[in-house]
Amino acid sequence: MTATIIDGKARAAALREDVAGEVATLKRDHDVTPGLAVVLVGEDPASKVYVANKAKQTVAAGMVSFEHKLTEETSEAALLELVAHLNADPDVDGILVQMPLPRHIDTDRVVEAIDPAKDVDGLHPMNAGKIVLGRPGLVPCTPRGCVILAKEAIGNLAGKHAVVVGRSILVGKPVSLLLQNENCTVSMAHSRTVDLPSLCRQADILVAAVGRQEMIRGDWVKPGACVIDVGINRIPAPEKGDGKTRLVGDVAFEEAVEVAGAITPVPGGVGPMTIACLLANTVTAARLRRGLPAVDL
Ligand SMILES: Nc1nc2c(c(=O)[nH]1)N[C@@H](CN(C=O)c1ccc(C(=O)N[C@@H](CCC(=O)O)C(=O)O)cc1)CN2
Repeated sequence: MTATIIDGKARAAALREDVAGEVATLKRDHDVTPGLAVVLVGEDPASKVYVANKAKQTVAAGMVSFEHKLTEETSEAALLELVAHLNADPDVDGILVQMPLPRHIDTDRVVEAIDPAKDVDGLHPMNAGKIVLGRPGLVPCTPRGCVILAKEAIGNLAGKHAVVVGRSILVGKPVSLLLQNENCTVSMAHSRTVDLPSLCRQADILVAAVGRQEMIRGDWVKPGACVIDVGINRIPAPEKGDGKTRLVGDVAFEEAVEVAGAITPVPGGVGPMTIACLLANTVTAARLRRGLPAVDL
């Protein structure tokens, strides 16, 4: 069996188009142009690319982008001051602080300082709590992208056994909860899980979010399963030339594609959904802040 490749790039493009349509409606009917503020602290090369892409796609969708680039030495107090300023700015509907932050800054303190109504990353304890309770709210972008792609591949997720490998705040924990809210039976696996391969083999939906290149092997995959690979690992690619690199996921793609029913590639799978979902969350935040009902995006 060769799996269907789930095209995250195409799905993300379709979502960005829907977002642009909603932005146009907000402008026409309510004279509102949503604004997204993205804060980058430091010089991490991958973060710089992601932030630049966020700004570009925000503008392409018809929204306003506010970019704040701070030096690596920025103090936590200065960052908190900027967040307070963005919380108070009526033109800013969404605030995202790019992760990872430099080690001298307490990430939890920064996330908790963001106005939950503007927390388009969905990481504030208030928004995390809403996911736990199964209530609508702002949902973390990558986890939301995972669920959209799984639904795209297999339709209704109810009753499926989902195994999520990894328990990070950014992906593993929220995606487990979102899958529960879709009526999946969810197993959360992590570094202490006993016999991980046999647990993975029971998964109808296998979400790999461990951050370890190609850790999930083809013979860990149940035949016909839907595999969602969240990993983005940059590895040397001498075949492309000196010093060149390439991206691989947390799943050994060439092995898994022979066993799975559907699988996301890396690149071109979950990654592009992250920014598209961020744009969708910004529209949702802009509507809810003005007392308008959220639209289905
Ligand atoms: N505050 C946040 N920080 C980070 C998040 C997040 O959701 N909120 N996620 C990641 C980085 N990220 C967005 O911020 C992100 C990661 C990957 C992609 C993407 O499109 N990946 C492409 C490949 C890109 C490449 O060549 O490097 C793909 O997988 O096809 C977009 C956004 C950590 N920080």
